Amino acid sequence: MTSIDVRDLTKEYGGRRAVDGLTFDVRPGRVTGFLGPNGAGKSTTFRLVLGLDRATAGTATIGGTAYPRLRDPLRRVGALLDARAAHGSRTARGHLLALAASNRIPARRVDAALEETGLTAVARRRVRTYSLGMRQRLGIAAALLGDPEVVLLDEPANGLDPEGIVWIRALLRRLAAEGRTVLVSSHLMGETAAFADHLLILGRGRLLADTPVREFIHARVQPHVRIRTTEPAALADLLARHGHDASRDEDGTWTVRHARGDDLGRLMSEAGVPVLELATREATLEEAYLDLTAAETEFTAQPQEV
Ligand SMILES: Nc1ncnc2c1ncn2[C@@H]1O[C@H](COP(=O)(O)OP(=O)(O)OP(=O)(O)O)[C@@H](O)[C@H]1O
Repeated sequence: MTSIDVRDLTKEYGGRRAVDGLTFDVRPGRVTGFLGPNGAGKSTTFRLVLGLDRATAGTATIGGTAYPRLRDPLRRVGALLDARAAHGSRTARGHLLALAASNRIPARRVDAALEETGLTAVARRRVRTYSLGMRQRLGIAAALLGDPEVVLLDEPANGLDPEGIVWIRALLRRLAAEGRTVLVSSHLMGETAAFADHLLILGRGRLLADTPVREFIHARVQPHVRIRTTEPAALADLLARHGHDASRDEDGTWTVRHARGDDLGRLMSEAGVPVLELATREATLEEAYLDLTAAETEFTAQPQEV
């Protein structure tokens, strides 16, 4: 199976580092989410991996080979960088047929890719009549055309409607389950948490995190338990006696950190404190990401001048 291996990758534009000494592997069989604020270097990294730009230093290889040296690259690596890439006067089918012909991909793959992306019914319409979401689907169809082992998608959910978002989530999960290597950039935290197993997080060109999603969330934000009761004084006393880290919100709800809902429920029941509500709230990727961005100077430092 094919992984993407990035070693000490650096790209400077006019003395300014867009990508700064990146080292990471993107492994097969899972979806890796690629996160970072605007200008962090995600698109530049994609372009370097795809040989569309030359690195100032370092290497990026796919299955051990630099992209420009791959034989039949579209059959090894599928990429969506810019959904506007298709020519407006072509039909979706024409666009994919031309791509297939110039990359020794059998024409039957065109119908499979159209079907996969839900474009079969509009495949003979000119691309200029397409909405952003339809263009995005066409870009994904082009990426999947060669049935590649490695898939790189830059903001694939861009412009998709809610049904499209559900579709792309399932598609990414399936591509990974088939053993492919899937790298996906996104600004949507909720979405990334729904499809990614692993995360790479960039800040100002540097790698800030290379971690499984669940570990990242749990290491940064504690789940907590929310409680409402008719006997706040008895609850406060009970929590204090058992050494719980608890605080009372303005609306009278208690938040207990570093605790399990099961344990608190049992404790309240044994002490006879009435429960109106007791809910465990898992931390979200967005909370963990904001915790990281608050802690890292890469997010808060002023941009360097050229
Ligand atoms: N061709 C270029 N010439 C000069 N500077 C560039 C070029 N391409 C990118 N940059 C700069 O490199 C930095 C990284 O940009 P990049 O587009 O890779 O970030 P990104 O993480 O993809 O951002 P976004 O989330 O906004 O897409 C930015 O400061 C950008 O201005």
